[in-house]
Amino acid sequence: MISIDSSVMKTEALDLENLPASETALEIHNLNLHYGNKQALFNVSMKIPKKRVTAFIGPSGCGKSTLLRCINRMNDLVDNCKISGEIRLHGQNIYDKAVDVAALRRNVGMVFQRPNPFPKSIYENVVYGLRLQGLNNRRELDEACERSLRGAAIWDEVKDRLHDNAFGLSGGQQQRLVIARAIAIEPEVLLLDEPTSALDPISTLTIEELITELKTKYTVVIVTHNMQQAARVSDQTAFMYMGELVEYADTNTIFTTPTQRKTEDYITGRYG
Ligand SMILES: Nc1ncnc2c1ncn2[C@@H]1O[C@H](COP(=O)(O)OP(=O)(O)OP(=O)(O)O)[C@@H](O)[C@H]1O
Repeated sequence: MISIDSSVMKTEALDLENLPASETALEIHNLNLHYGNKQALFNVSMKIPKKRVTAFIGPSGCGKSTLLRCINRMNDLVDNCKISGEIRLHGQNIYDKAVDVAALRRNVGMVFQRPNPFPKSIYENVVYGLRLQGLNNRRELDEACERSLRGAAIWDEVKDRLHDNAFGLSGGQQQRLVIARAIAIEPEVLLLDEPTSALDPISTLTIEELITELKTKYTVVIVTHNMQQAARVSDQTAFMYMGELVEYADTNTIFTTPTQRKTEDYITGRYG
């Protein structure tokens, strides 16, 4: 079994099946996804609570990233991808025809496995989304830049070099910069797709500490290969296997007393 650091398990377990609407950030309902003829998600239903960290775990190819990408409709960009079912954000199905996908993606930010700063200064990276929204007031941009960099725990490291190119930062710093860019436009939900898999252990720890900070303001959903990481940072964990959601519960339960044999086999390292 994965050991759980009790100091990290701060939040009490929720009744995820009966989560009240006021505590629910996202409700996924009977979600099915096909890439061409291949079905990658089977009838996934779950409620993701507000301002907590939810981890998706499971062996390679089980559909973790696919499920994550459904939450801000990134899969719309994939040819031949067909989706049925619903994902409700504030009770509205994000797959409704009336939904403005660009607005959805502003509200549901995403950070990828490899840091992807733009070839611009640190400052311009952070304020990029705000400029796109038409904000040009220097003082407001300066404030948003500082607030976002502080929120991503990188302000002290970069405050004296804001106008240097972002490519001069280390990988771990770049990833925190990308998180600052994501939070600058004040999303409600942050999707993190294996955000530390390209980073060294120290940078990984820094990002994990940051994730714990981020949940005070945002609903965080993280895909990770690393079970220790899921155990350390998440409040609830969803175990997926071959496109199905096998078990979803608070992290402590998943890692200590899972109810499903497949979950137990995975977390005890029998496969994956
Ligand atoms: N763009 C795509 N076109 C076709 N098939 C895809 C595409 N993206 C993913 N798949 C397939 O869908 C299934 C789920 O993939 P997905 O990337 O969601 O899994 P994962 O659990 O995130 O895997 P990993 O941990 O290896 O990243 C896999 O069989 C994969 O090959």
